[in-house]
Amino acid sequence: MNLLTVNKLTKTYKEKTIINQIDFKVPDNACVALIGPNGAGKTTTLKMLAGLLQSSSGEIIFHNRPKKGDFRNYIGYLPQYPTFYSWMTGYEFLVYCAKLCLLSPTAAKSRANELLQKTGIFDAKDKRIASYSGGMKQRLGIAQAIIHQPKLLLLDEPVSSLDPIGRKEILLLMEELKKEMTIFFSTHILRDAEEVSDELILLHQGKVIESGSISNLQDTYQTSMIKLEFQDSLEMYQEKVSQLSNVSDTYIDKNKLWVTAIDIPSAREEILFEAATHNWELTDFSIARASLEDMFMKAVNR
Ligand SMILES: Nc1ncnc2c1ncn2[C@@H]1O[C@H](COP(=O)(O)OP(=O)(O)OP(=O)(O)O)[C@@H](O)[C@H]1O
Repeated sequence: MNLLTVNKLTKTYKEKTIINQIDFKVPDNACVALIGPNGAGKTTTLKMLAGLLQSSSGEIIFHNRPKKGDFRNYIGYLPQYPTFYSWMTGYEFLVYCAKLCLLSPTAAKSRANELLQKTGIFDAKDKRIASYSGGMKQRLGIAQAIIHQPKLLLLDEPVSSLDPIGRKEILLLMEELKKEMTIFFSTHILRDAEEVSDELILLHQGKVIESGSISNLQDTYQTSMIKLEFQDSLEMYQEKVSQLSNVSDTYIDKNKLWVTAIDIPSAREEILFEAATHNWELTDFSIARASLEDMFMKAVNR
């Protein structure tokens, strides 16, 4: 079942269309990444999903129910640039957020402690937020976003501003959280999307240009490449390989011979047969997968 279905969602400011009739689905219990370069419209999309921004047209449907009325219980949201009362401690802030979500004082305190543990900042619970690192603030932001146990967690560029260690920690936290809720997050860093998400939605200039699981997208955009390494005489082998019937093109880069082919299995068979028959000094053979960057560029240029 789909937790979220978006149909022809559009946002226009005056004459300018920022989001142009986008359609996508977010399955229950999935982690979906909305990928796009700066200005693609990711924040605008997330704000419409969160109910913070009115769409110009189109519909957002939760569990087959059009998003009319109050859906705040359903959704947790971490903005791209979260702000906190930095004079509060992390614990005070979460108790305050829990009370805003109408938890009783006792329940609010216990939920705050639970989430400080879960997000790994319990040891700093009594320190002022002003003293927190970027990664700790992001954890606190995630804690406030899930304080009311939402079904859908919306995260706007949750790791983009963090250093590699902070980034890794938040991605690991997202791995944990996705066992309990659906996560929909935006990023312009393809590697982050690849690491944690099950599905991708590629957004470019306000339009969805591609969507699906990473493996399906890789199959669609697979650049057929075989990478060969030889003891030496790379140019000589290049000449031999380029004459094989299943090989479309070859080039040398970083002491490796790269081979493109329309039909990779046939090219592999042919190369390995030749190598075995003529005792080629082949030291490495591998098939290279298309990177997400390649995929995105191809989808943009289609
Ligand atoms: N209130 C507004 N009025 C007019 N244009 C706007 C408004 N808000 C956003 N835009 C424009 O909409 C486009 C998409 O902005 P948005 O912030 O959604 O992109 P984004 O993909 O989140 O980019 P970034 O990664 O830089 O945050 C941009 O060109 C932006 O200038």
